[in-house]
Amino acid sequence: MSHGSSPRPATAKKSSDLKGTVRIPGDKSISHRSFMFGGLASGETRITGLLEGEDVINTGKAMQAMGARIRKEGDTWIINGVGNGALLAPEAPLDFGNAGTGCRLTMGLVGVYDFDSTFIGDASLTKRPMGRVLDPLREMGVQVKSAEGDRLPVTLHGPQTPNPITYRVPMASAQVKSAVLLAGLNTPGITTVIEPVLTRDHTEKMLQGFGANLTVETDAEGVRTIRLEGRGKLIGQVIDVPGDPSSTAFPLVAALIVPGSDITILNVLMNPTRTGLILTLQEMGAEIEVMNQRLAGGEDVADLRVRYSELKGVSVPEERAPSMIDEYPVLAVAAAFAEGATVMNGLEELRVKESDRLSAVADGLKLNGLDCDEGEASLVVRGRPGGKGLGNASGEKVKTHLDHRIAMSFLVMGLASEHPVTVDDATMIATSFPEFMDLMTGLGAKIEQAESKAA
Ligand SMILES: O=C(O)C1=C[C@@H](OP(=O)(O)O)[C@@H](O)[C@H](O)C1
Ligand SMILES: C=C(OP(=O)(O)O)C(=O)O
Repeated sequence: MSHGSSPRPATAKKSSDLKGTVRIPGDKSISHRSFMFGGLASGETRITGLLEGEDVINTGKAMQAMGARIRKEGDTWIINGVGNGALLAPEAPLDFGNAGTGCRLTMGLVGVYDFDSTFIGDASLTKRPMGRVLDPLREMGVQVKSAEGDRLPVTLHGPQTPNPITYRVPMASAQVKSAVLLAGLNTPGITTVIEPVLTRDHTEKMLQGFGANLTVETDAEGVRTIRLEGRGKLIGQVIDVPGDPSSTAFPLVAALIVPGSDITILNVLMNPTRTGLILTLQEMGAEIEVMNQRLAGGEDVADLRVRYSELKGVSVPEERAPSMIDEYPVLAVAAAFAEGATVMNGLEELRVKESDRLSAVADGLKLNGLDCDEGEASLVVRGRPGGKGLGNASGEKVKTHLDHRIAMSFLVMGLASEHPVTVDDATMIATSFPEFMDLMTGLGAKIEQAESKAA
């Protein structure tokens, strides 16, 4: 895995028209859950289209360490699960690398078992707050040992009989919602999660697909009440993972800002809890044609035709943030090429991602000649249509802080900037989108990576 390897800078240069058709690799959120729920369910789960990024592979390894059998035949991952309630005690710490999703969801999944489980990760994950998941687990009766500030390493030990709780999620977080629901799977009675703000709903939909007794009620204000009956049977499923809309964002924004571009992106997940970026870009004037809308495995999927567009700045409604939370860094890049200012609010969650994304984006934009204002939970970007003066002729590198999305966003910026844009490390891209370099250069993007140094 790249966490231990040396950093590898990469440089993106002004490119001419991006052209071609690409298929985006599988959605990361659904891929993590496919390994987890397949590993837990009774019988066989077959997965195609799985994202084979480092984050997801670490989740697969964790499930193997707890008794799941996982193998790959041709393009299909085949999992034989342990059966709900029958995870084995992991003999060694579970290493989630760079992945908040893998780590936090698995804390819920296994933390309520009456044995020790220990969680570790890379330098980025070790800085991220785990209290948001540990607090509800404590209420369920789990004993927690953690580093200062509820950081990793964390060791959990569940009670003999966990308490079913009613938990109101205090921040917009699908990971927290999911961790509580997954803990509920091995808890007698009904576990209830109240979600005031809708976040991605993959856990709810997929658990229902695996046979869990889970209901969702939404009141007039949009507050959702999710009830899960614990200790029910889960049964293996056949899953075809649609393309990741968060990965789609990079070629999509690249095509919008590089003059003359016209690309088609196939098989993109269009679940409405994930499409905030597309809506926002359309409001900015982006020509994005949504084609062949269809249902696949219970999810909306479509192909996108994207053409170079003259963008204008907008104010992004704050309530849209959860449906595009991972896309703000690359939206800021689109905004860098728009006429006028783009105003983004409600960004507090960006500060606790793989890096503090709000300051990483603001610092990177300023380094590359753009005027922007970083607030406590807001960002204002004043664009420069045509990219005149953008980039960094002296080759000074954007600091990516072990964050894949910062690396990919600034490489996209370089494709339409007057001067090149260089990032200090592109290795983390492999956590979520290992195909990024080949896919982008295949469309005509000029991106070069430094050779990796022998270890
Ligand atoms: O549940 C998930 O799969 C995810 C939830 C989001 O995190 P939060 O729950 O911290 O917002 C998102 O940023 C992450 O990439 C994936
Ligand atoms: C925030 C992200 O992932 P995670 O929380 O799983 O590390 C991301 O992929 O942008």
